[in-house]
Amino acid sequence: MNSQSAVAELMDRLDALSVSSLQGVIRLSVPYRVDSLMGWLEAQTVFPRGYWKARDAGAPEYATLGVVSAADSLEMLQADLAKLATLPGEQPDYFGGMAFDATSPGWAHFKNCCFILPRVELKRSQQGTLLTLNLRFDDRCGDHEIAEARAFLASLQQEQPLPPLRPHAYLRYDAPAQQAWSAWVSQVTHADQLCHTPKVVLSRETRLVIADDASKTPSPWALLGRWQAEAAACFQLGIQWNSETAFIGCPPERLYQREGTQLVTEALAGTTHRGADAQQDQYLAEALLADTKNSLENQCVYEDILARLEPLSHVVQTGEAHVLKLRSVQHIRRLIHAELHHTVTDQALLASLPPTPAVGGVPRALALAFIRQHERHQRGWYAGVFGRVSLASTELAVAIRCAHIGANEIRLYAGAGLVAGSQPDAEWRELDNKIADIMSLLNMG
Ligand SMILES: C=C(O[C@@H]1C=C(C(=O)O)C=C[C@H]1O)C(=O)O
Ligand SMILES: [Mg+2]
Repeated sequence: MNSQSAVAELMDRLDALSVSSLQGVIRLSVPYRVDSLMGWLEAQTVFPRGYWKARDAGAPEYATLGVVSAADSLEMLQADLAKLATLPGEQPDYFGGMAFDATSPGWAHFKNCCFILPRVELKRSQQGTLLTLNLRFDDRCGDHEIAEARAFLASLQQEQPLPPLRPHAYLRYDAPAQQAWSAWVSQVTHADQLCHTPKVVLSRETRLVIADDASKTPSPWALLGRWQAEAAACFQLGIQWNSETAFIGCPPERLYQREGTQLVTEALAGTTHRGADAQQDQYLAEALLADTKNSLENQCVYEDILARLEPLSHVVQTGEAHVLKLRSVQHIRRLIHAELHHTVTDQALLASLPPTPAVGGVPRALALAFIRQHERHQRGWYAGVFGRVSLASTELAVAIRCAHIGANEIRLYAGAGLVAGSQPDAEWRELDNKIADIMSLLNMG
């Protein structure tokens, strides 16, 4: 169905609702024809706009628009999911994320925790594409809800071609600079520090300030469209709060996937670059798996996740360490599969698992204290959590390999896990590899 007839049909279906008998969440869906979800998001006039695609082959793509209700704490999110489960009507998906460190000020326009039940959801899966209008009647006047939904539908725009990404002149600033970084690595790897804090993940912020005539950042949806084409095996995410503030990225790392009580998670840490040919690539992969420093980085994550899952589940299966190959880097990964105790909620999982030592460190409190004391930039939603949450199933990524987009600058982040054996220059190169990959994808290489 094209855009106009889809909206017309949804309007008819809204008119046919009998308000007095409605309870809970009602979802009205119609088939929809769309070429690019990014092009559709680009064309809209309202905020927030969101995008989410999990990393499995064939995972559905979601574009979301507007807000029916929003939870700005895990308690609120879980309470709302539980409340909706007691009502007739459907159990909706919430989309959103959490900052790395709820105790730090974070980024303007980004709450520390924000999960949104969107007004409109465009979902493309193997079964086709559906445009869904979400309505809820448990906490508001039914007539008002319908009027609001009607006005929202009337504002929907047809998809547009994405603006071309042209090269920009920009100024680059890295914080910390290499000298300060080296001092940090020396400090973290000092025996007096390692004896109580065996791993700290420190990060660098790279600011790209647009310096040409337009001095305006490109469209986040054009950037994400370009980026995702090269990151098929990664999660793909975006949230745009207003015309000047967005967060996009393609993280390779899963925080967890939950289907009922079945939980799948992983330890992803330890990094090398890609080889120039297949033989060198294989050599680098084998050297990565055999390397003590990189194995230790991964081990810290693996053990911490297992320890945190211990009171919440029984672990059914753990996989061998193997190599995950990405466009410019390779990582060590270990998969973990657990069966959750029946009472365990996403709230409990999200209160315990993040920030994992893939982005924080061990022990958590000491590592976070080190990060707060030394890093001068705000991590905001970088290294936080992003994804989709519902009562039945949840999928969340660790928000690394991401960009924070402002009016005239793009901020990129890269972290490196520092453990015994970390060398300042090698860890600096690891940051450079991660950032160079993103910059080339953003047409700013
Ligand atoms: C923190 C990041 O990545 C993490 C650090 C890694 C490492 O140091 O080897 C590898 C993957 C992630 O666990 C990042 O990319 O920003
Ligand atoms: Mg590393």
